[in-house]
Amino acid sequence: MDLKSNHSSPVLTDPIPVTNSRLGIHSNLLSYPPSGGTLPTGKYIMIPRKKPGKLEDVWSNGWLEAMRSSSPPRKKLIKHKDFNIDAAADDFDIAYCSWMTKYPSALKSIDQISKNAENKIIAIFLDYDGTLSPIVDDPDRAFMSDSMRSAVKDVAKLFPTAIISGRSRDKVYELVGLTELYYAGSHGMDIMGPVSHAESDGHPNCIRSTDQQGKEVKLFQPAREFIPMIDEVFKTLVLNTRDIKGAKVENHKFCTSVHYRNVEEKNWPTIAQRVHDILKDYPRLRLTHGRKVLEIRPVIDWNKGKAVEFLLESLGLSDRDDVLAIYIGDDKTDEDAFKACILLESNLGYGILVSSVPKESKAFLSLNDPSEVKKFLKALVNMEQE
Ligand SMILES: O=P(O)(O)OC[C@H]1O[C@H](O[C@H]2O[C@H](CO)[C@@H](O)[C@H](O)[C@H]2O)[C@H](O)[C@@H](O)[C@@H]1O
Repeated sequence: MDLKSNHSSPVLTDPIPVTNSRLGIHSNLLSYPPSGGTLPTGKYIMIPRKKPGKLEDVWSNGWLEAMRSSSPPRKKLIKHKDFNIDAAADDFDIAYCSWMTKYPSALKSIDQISKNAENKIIAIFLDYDGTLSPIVDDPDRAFMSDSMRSAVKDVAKLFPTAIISGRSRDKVYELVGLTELYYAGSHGMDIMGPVSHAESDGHPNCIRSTDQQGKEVKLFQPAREFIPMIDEVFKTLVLNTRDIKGAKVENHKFCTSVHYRNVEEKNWPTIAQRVHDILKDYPRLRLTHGRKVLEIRPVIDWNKGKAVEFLLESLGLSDRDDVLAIYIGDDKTDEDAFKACILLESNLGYGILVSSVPKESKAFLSLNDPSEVKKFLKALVNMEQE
């Protein structure tokens, strides 16, 4: 991993990323014209509301379609002896059963995992929303249960464990409240990891810091320079969506989210168009879709997969054939991490998708919901103790 030799930010220079290191640190900034979206050095600048674009914009670029298909409602499943479902009651259940043949239950694969884990170091990576906490209408009330917290704590005592979330690192730490593990916020753009002598330690975006307990840690923030820009966009988004009932904007420091879960579907085109119009002024920012949320983040070659690689390196676990990594997540942004698990040197990575509806994924196994995640974490602890 060549982070030292390149002292600029990992900003994408091409639509198709051309990386010069395993972690994809890039040397050049985007060559977009500085018309808006430049990094402000002074105080917050108000972006004047431009003439709104046409609604066709959000239709033609597929935003609305992606919004409609994101986070479909859960269906209650009936138990079956092979698939956790009793009988295929309708087309949905049949589709789910057949999907589970492609993504078998991680709970039922524990013996296989245990076999593969013999004499290996297991590293655990967990997403937060929809994985450790159930999806709820109010993002501020997405609490994890005490029993889940204790399952995560037990896992972290036995295996190096990290939570990699789209939320800000502080927020996810506040929600989880465990000191036994590592945290990465803003989709991996804000990592607090162990102090090591990894190559990444020499990178200017990697600094020594202390955690809440005063322990020395490493802080890696590859999108540092975007903080003022994200703050500016966040404020503009709040202003420009305040008349849309149910819309909620969150500032995660290195990225920002616009929630439409509580917005009436007839107003989705409006919210999409407002976000679209603002983004037009920021060529160095891009949009990704999450579960009923539009996420705006810097155009840098960094994601949850890179965060997995970074943490493995910091833990001294990269490029080794005795490491088995497990990543559990429920969202599109977790796909990069599933890919990173597939690419491990050891060939021993398990991506586990949490989903109660059939979804195409790079994951290898599946779990139905956070309650199954908790069972799986407990099964890992039992496996290790046995
Ligand atoms: O990477 P994650 O930890 O899964 O974070 C992704 C987003 O999670 C949160 O939103 C999602 O969960 C909310 C609470 O259940 C739900 O109301 C929302 O519809 C979901 O999209 C968080 O609020 C976002 O900022 C994160 O980007």
